[in-house]
Amino acid sequence: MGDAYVLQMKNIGKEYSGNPVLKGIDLKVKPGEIHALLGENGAGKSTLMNVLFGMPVIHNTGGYTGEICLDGEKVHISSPKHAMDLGIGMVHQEFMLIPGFAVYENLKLNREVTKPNAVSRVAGKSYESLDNGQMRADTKEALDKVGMDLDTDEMVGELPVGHMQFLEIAREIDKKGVRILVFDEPTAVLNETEASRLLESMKRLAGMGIAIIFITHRLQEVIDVCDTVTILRDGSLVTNCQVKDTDAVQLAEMMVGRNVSYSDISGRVDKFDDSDIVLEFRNFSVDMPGEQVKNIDLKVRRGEIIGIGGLAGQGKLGIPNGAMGLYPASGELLYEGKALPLNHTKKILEKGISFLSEDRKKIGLILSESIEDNMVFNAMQIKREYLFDFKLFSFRNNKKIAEFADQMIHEFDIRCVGRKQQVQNLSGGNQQKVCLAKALALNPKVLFVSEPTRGIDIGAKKLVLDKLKELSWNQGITIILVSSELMELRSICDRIVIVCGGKVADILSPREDDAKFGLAMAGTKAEKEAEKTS
Ligand SMILES: Nc1ncnc2c1ncn2[C@@H]1O[C@H](COP(=O)(O)OP(=O)(O)OP(=O)(O)O)[C@@H](O)[C@H]1O
Repeated sequence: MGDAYVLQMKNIGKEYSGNPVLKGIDLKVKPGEIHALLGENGAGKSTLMNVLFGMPVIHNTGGYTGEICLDGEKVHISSPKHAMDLGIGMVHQEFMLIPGFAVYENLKLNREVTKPNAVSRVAGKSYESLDNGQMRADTKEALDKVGMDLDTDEMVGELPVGHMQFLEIAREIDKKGVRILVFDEPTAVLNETEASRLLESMKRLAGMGIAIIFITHRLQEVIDVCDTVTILRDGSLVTNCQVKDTDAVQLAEMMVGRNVSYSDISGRVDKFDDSDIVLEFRNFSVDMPGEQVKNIDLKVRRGEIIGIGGLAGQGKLGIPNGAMGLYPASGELLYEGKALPLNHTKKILEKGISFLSEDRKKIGLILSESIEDNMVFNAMQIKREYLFDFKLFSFRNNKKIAEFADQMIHEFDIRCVGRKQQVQNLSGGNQQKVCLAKALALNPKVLFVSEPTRGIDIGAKKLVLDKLKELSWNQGITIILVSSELMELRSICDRIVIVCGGKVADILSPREDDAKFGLAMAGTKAEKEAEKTS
């Protein structure tokens, strides 16, 4: 790495309606460097990257102050297209892929390669045919660069979530001349194996001279792969430093300005048994693309926190999505011993079973509505709560709505200007907290929670996990927690189900050693036991 910076952002300031969200931020990156951008939810990371990417949300709200230089030359980036032309790429936190298109079609979307034909020779270039062969070849080359072996003709909707991230990266790499690549929490949706593969791929890209800005909440990743780091707190710069001069604990403390630690393993020993079953899956299958569930039998004990873990694409996400009727399910699901109607979300919600989805944008929130409306909307529709409900008409109980929203904002430390703020103007992590409040507004007896801490910082993560624990331990709510992070499952669950190949591979205590979890995730438990007994 030489001394010259490919990117210098100097003294960047940004206000939204008079509210300063970036205050004099500096950030510098050299070619081939991996630079971490850290900060709690709402610290200003995405806003800083929106400035760099020339996003309309910046220009439509009064622009920014300060200066951006690329290879020493001052630039004013006016649009994402301009940013791309300057060689700046962005790998998004939420996937921007079209499920019904093949891998190569997604990779080349809006940048299709064409070839002349008889009509175009007369009528002009816009009548040329698609050069599918070339597009497939380019796709293969870009996938090779990120170290991913995928069938270029496979439909994107069929891919496991983990693979989609690589496709997003390959799409950026395929745009020739990329100098700077921003990764916005790429590992948040990946399991550990996939995440380490992605980090390898990032290193490979840095080795090709691309400067990488890496937004993550996983501090160990910063220690493992980053050269330098910028930390933001409440829109201000805390530090720019070399990663080798610090460690994960120091980074965490600089981010949140206080001591933080994960909860310990804390499942309740021998508190629950099969004598009181609240929910039972019998021969239950779910047809969720990339997350198939195949004929599982599982009993959920009243009041417990049961974890569901396993590698991406093995079916753990299929379980809550099938139970809630969001993907076609078959078999039986019993609640309090009685069969629930399958594939009927409203009826399931009415029974007091609620769901925090892993897909907060699609299923979780109405982005153009306020925080308070998002929180109580389902409860009003399904349970007729937060309403003055008379026989012939009903109207909103604004006082009750405000009380609930304010209480949730306080309990979850949702960083916002107030309960009337539109959800689309909240940072990702704060949106996640609104989703959880929405699930709680239904006053559930059973709560499915899927990837609840995806995309939220370590301070907020502890808060969310502690809240789930409190709901179960103090209020007796049964919780089914699906997560890709084993540590997270171990920190609050009483039992952990490991799913592999759509089936229950094992049910383990959170105190079991790592090796047992590893074997179950790899689906080798049965084979190992057979070996032992032979
Ligand atoms: N369009 C907008 N209008 C008003 N305020 C906004 C808008 N976008 C972001 N904000 C506010 O700016 C602040 C910084 O948000 P930003 O999304 O940059 O945080 P972040 O560090 O990326 O958080 P996260 O880790 O949760 O993604 C937050 O307080 C947020 O509410």
